[in-house]
Amino acid sequence: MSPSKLPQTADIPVVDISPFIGGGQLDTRQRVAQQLAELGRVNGCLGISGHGLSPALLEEAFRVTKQLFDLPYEKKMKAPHPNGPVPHRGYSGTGRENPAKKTALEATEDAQKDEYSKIVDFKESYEIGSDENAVHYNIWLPDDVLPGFRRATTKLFWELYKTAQALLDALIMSIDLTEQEAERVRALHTGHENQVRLLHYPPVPNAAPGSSRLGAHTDWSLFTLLFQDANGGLEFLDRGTDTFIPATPKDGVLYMNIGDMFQRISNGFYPSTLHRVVASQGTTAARYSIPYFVVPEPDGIVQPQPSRVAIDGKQLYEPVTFGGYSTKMLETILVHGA
Ligand SMILES: O=C(O)CCC(=O)C(=O)O
Ligand SMILES: [Fe+2]
Repeated sequence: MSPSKLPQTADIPVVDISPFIGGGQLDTRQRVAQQLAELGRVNGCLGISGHGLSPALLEEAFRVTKQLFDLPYEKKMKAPHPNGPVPHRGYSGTGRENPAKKTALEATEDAQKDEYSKIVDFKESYEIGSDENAVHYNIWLPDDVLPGFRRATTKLFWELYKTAQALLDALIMSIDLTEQEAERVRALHTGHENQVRLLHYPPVPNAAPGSSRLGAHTDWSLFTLLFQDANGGLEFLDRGTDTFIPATPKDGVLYMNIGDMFQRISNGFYPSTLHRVVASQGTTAARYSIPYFVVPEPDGIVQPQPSRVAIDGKQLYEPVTFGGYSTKMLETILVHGA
């Protein structure tokens, strides 16, 4: 019998990582790591439950995000993203950034290059990092413009850091790195390079089915944690069927996608996940989301770990520094002078 041509309705599997949050026994942590590897290795994306972030923290995060974007444009522009890649912080209005240009750059076929270079996003964003990062330094709104915003988002940033460290441990275990390799990968991740981004996608009247809100791209992070409101719209590429599958909003579940850096470190064990945001048919409501990017030190060497290369018999990626890689990517996706 020939294989069915009907589209598959795959769902994104969910893994409970609580043993890594709560200091679980080795055997329970190993079971979780094995699930991450088995369920995440094809598409590089998973739902994550047991992540340790309280509903109150996330509610507060979405509340201040909405307050921020509800401000008049002139107020938001009191913390403007600079007209260049560094620091990648502060407020960017609609039309300032097109991540699909990165996909166009990486595409091997002309038709794909064309398709992705034409996609324009319709979103506004605000980037926040560690106050100890001297290169990508924060660009805060004056406190009287939105009292409490800085305090709430700084708290969110460091709570997300705890979850990210637990997931990093789990991912390291899932690809069986040696202790020395694991230490090297951990040492690249102090948390001070990580970035939380608040996003608002304005409503789309008369949306055509599947019309784009954010063009398909991979992240250049190690991995990304993603929170979205109940409106949904985020989709990940299912490599088995070559179709995008929705990351359906679920209570207590965040979505995780592997980025270019962990694809490299794992020598392709995990793929960097292509993802996008689409509008549903009809009038599509405003959408808010909060990605958190876990990224390495700018000068540290990111390369396939020797034990993975030994298993695969081939090193698939050249070493890079994150600083060089990300500056090139930011120059590609930022629309300067807009
Ligand atoms: O808004 C979303 O759900 C996705 C955001 C995203 O992919 C990004 O900012 O890189
Ligand atoms: Fe992304």
